[in-house]
Amino acid sequence: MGSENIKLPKIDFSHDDLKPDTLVWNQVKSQVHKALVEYGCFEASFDKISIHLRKSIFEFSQEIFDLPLETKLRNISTEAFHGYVGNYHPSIQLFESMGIDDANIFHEVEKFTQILWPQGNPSFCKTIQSYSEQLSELDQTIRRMIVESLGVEKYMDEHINSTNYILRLMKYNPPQNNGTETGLSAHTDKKSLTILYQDQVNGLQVLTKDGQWKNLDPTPNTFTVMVGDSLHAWTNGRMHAPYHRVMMRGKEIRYSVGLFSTPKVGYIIKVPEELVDEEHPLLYKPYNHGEFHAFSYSEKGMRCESPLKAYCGV
Ligand SMILES: O=C(O)CCC(=O)C(=O)O
Ligand SMILES: [Fe+2]
Repeated sequence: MGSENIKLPKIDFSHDDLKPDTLVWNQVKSQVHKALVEYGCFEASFDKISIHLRKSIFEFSQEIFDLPLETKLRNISTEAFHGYVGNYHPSIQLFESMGIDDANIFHEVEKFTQILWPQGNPSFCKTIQSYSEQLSELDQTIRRMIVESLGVEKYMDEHINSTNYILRLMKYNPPQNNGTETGLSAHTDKKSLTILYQDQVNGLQVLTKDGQWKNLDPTPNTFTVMVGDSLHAWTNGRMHAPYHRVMMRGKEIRYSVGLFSTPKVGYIIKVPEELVDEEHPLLYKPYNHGEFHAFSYSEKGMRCESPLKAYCGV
């Protein structure tokens, strides 16, 4: 399994004056556009999230995954990969994840906290909500830059107002033997934008446009930003949604956390007419995101190389 490393473009979002219509904004915007067309992902530095908050997230991840299985199973969701997903399942040997819906909204996180800790856990609640809210600012900055760079900023409000945030805490156990084992199999993310943060253990790989699996080795303290299917579809294919997977080796547990901006239930994804022309024929028919999500995790959807193309490709 001799995959090579890849160094993704590193983009700095930490300037105090990163505001629309400034020189620095336009420079960062063109870096974002270039990286997402070419790789569908990049490294982001975003210092607004304190080191303390970053550390707390992983401490709470440990605390959550150390809870008894029957407690973790109380977090149920009707949507695939949203509630608790556990390594008690033989097809997912190493992977465990806990999804928190509307993680940027305090009372929603309170409800979630109540499920796991009926006696309460205020510092958990605060940590999850602050992390999600602060990182959602980065998500919105990037999505604003994307619509601007495509000349369709008039859709910005609709674009932002039609999404929710989900935070997913993830844990990968090391393989039992000395080799390499799949932690999470190859997939594209189904939502709009994903912002990943990992502890110091690597494992994430991306498939480049020329078909090679590459190991990511993110610069410490940076976030990995990735385009999902719904943003790829909405941009009529201009933004690339890369396949990625997690391969585990070595002896250490890996923790990661993902903030996903996701279209709201029932939202119809429709390519803006400005993004369709002779050079860019329509790639995807309008579709209901929730129905596509359900399809992509159905038995039929799981067998498709590209569930998105199978579901609504023109
Ligand atoms: O753990 C990671 O770094 C990647 C997780 C992932 O791909 C996902 O949650 O969709
Ligand atoms: Fe993913």
